[in-house]
Amino acid sequence: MAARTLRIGLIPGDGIGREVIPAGRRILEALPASFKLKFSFVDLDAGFETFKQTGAALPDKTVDTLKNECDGALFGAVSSPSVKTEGYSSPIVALRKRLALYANVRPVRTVATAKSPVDLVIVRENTEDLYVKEEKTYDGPDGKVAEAIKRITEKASFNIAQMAGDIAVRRQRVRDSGAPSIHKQPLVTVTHKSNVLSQTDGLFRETARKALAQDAYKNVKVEEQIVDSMVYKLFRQPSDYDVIVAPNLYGDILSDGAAALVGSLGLVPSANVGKGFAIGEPCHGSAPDIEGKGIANPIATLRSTALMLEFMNEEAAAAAIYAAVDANLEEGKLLTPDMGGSAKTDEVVEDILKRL
Ligand SMILES: NC(=O)C1=CN([C@@H]2O[C@H](COP(=O)(O)OP(=O)(O)OC[C@H]3O[C@@H](n4cnc5c(N)ncnc54)[C@H](O)[C@@H]3O)[C@@H](O)[C@H]2O)C=CC1
Ligand SMILES: O=C(O)CCCC(=O)C(=O)O
Repeated sequence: MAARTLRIGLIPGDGIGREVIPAGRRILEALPASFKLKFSFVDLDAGFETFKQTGAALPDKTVDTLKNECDGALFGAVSSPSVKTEGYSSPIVALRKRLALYANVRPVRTVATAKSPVDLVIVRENTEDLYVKEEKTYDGPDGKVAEAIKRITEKASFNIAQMAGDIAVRRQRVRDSGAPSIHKQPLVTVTHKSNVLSQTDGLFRETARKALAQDAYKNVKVEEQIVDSMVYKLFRQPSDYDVIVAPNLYGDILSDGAAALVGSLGLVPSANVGKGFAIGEPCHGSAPDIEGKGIANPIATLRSTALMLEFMNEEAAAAAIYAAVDANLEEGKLLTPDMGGSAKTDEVVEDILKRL
């Protein structure tokens, strides 16, 4: 069989994004020949630095190259301006919309040998909710008033719930094939706040229920959890959760919170997924507090690279990356400071590459 050639867009962005995205490239280049994958790369700009230099945080060239030339991409992180800056708007939020990457998939898990194992996936709607960013400020009788639109559509809610159902089914298939797991049965927990937001979150809840009632998910248990008590329960008993589906903002907040359960934000990957295209992106931001020190944890990016490969149907190559990362974590000798170690980013990458 001839090798499959994949062209990958690399968008490091700002801060530690520039320190961790090279790790994603290196692990793809280091994949053994037996996977029959070849990669070519194109460097692309986005972020606050790009905005300062060009006046655009997300240049059209970046979007066009991704659309016309790439099979997938890796995005690092971007910094946002500390004061309101005319014309600046988050490039990653814009990219998700412009490429119709409707799902943000965030697996959060410990290694199998952990004392308090966690193995869950947060499936977050990625294009709407408060992230439509339709805000306005005006003068009211008591001073300024600021308002934002929270838009929930039936279509996006249906699609994201289907993605959650599909992931639950896929995870069960892996378990059925003998993979060790803390879960016995596929479960999707629909998270919302429809007790207060009866129309917006109410529509999300109702539509997600409808989507998950389809025959394809007949073996998937579906539960609901209001988002505030979800946080409580998630922190009390994280091993109870398998797949969590949520509107955009709740999904974002839950996934950073869940990262605390597994030791570091520097471990948690994500993929922005659309029809036939995925961008791997670590869940963390540009971490200005550690920028330039060479100590950013590269594991979230390495796992995001694997996740991108999974959505390109290259599951065996993805599994090899996950296994190499897990071996590093299980041995626990070469860890970055966020994990209690003193290793540099590059030392962790080297160690993981050796284990591939
Ligand atoms: N997708 C994106 O591009 C995102 C961008 N941001 C932006 O990032 C900037 C900083 O935001 P913060 O709220 O500080 O969140 P952050 O995620 O950058 O950092 C939070 C904390 O986690 C630590 N951390 C994050 N990633 C790490 C890694 N790989 N290794 C070791 N430690 C790590 C940081 O040092 C910091 O203490 C802001 O300008 C924000 O707008 C924030 C979240 C997502
Ligand atoms: O800072 C930015 O530009 C966007 C941060 C977005 C974010 O946290 C997420 O939605 O994953």
